[in-house]
Amino acid sequence: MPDSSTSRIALPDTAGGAALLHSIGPMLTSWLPRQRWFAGKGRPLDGLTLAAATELLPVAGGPAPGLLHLLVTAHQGRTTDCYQLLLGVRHVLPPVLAPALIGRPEEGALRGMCVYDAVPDPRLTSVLLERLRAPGRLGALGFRREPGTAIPSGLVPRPLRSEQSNSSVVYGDTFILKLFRRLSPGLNPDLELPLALARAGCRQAPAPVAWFEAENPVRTDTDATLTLGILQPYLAGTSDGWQLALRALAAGREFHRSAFELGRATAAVHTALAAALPTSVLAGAELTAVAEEMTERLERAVEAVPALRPYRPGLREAFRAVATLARTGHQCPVQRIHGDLHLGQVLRTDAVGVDAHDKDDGGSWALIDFEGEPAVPIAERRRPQPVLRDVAGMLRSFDYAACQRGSGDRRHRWAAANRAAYCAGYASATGADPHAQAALLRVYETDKAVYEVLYEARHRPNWLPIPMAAIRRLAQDPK
Ligand SMILES: Nc1ncnc2c1ncn2[C@@H]1O[C@H](COP(=O)(O)OP(=O)(O)O)[C@@H](O)[C@H]1O
Ligand SMILES: O=P(O)(O)O[C@H]1O[C@H](CO)[C@@H](O[C@H]2O[C@H](CO)[C@@H](O)[C@H](O)[C@H]2O)[C@H](O)[C@H]1O
Repeated sequence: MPDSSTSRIALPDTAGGAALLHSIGPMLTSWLPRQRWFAGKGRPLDGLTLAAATELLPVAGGPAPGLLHLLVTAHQGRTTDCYQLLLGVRHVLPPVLAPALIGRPEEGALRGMCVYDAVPDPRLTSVLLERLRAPGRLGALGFRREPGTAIPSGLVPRPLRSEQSNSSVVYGDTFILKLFRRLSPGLNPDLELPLALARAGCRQAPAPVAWFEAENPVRTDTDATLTLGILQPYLAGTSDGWQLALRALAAGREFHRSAFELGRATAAVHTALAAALPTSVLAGAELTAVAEEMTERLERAVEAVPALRPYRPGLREAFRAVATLARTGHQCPVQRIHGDLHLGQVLRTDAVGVDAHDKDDGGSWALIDFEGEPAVPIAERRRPQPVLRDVAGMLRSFDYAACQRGSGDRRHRWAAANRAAYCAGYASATGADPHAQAALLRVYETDKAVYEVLYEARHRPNWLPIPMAAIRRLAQDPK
């Protein structure tokens, strides 16, 4: 994101927004770092500046709630990150919304009122759906709808509890609206890729129906847009691959037919993306640059997570396999990929219902969350990459599930069987077996494990032993 001096723009003429900035800055400064989606955990938050404010519902004096949309820039040392906040304002907060309270300003126009996170408030999230039904501009925001789609009125909203990097609202089991929290300038691949897949007739990803965006306060040719939210069909009654894998492990059930079908679904998405969007080939210096980037990422991770230090030489050595490939004239095809593929990003869509999904009979799968790794700048996430990167992500995920729920030797056998089945499924759909490129696959698995160490250290320190076990294995035997 831009630095603070350039990210300040003239505020739209919303008295509510300006008053909020003045009166709730301190309470936001304490609330923001406690949110799961706050990316700057572990570093002091020096302050906030307002990049844009839009009144979606007027903040009036009566009992009706107001709704403010804010883009705020968080300053942490030399780093700045832009976040999307949806704030409700009410005189009295119903008890059910008490956990969403951010604070009560002691001064300014909002003095004594309750300012709260609007995502759990159905009265306010229904306003967003209404805006998406009627595309157009409102203040800093632009609402758009895919031609030929319809959004019925009156769908009842509920927040999705399993909040991860962003916040989502489900409307009447018909649609899900994903609200991006930390914003990166540029068209978000979570919109770009599912739109391209839908327009190409690929059914392995839910097709975006509508979305909203803002102009990037610091506009460049490629970064003109900030994607703020995406509405897509809600695949009700589905189960995600992570839950199904854990349940299979706990019950001692096979999962390899499911893993095989997952490989096929991944391959179908890759094939459609390669046909719809630009592809290229990496060789020579460009391929060497991949190893350099991975090594830089490792160095940053080692700095942040000292437990990685003993494995640094082995991991650096592992990345050198790419340089060897480059020297021997290897040509590596690259294309747009999912970018953060794991078992939590796949939904089993056939034979609705958990009981049916607990059978290891393959099933049909949809991929979701094409955002890529949220910590990486969007421009980087939109670069074409080897498909092996996605494959490696899913292979790591089988390992994660086995470490989380499995025990002893059975855990290793379970992970190995499903890793093999996934690759076999992938190969059956494309004719290209990921194992045929074992060296590069291992490099991508290593890079992913380094990313996971950093992710877990920041967000779920109790889970750190899982990627650390992989790091020990990959660093000790880089061949
Ligand atoms: N189209 C959908 N249909 C049903 N559930 C969905 C859909 N999209 C997302 N979900 C559910 O919402 C959760 C969070 O969505 P995701 O896009 O992964 O957000 P985040 O980036 O916050 O992780 C998913 O794990 C899944 O359970
Ligand atoms: O789903 P997100 O886009 O928010 O992805 C982030 O969070 C994931 C965890 O929820 C994290 O995935 C890691 O944990 C998973 C189990 O919870 C496991 O299946 C994955 O293999 C593992 O990488 C993901 O890395 C992170 O970007």
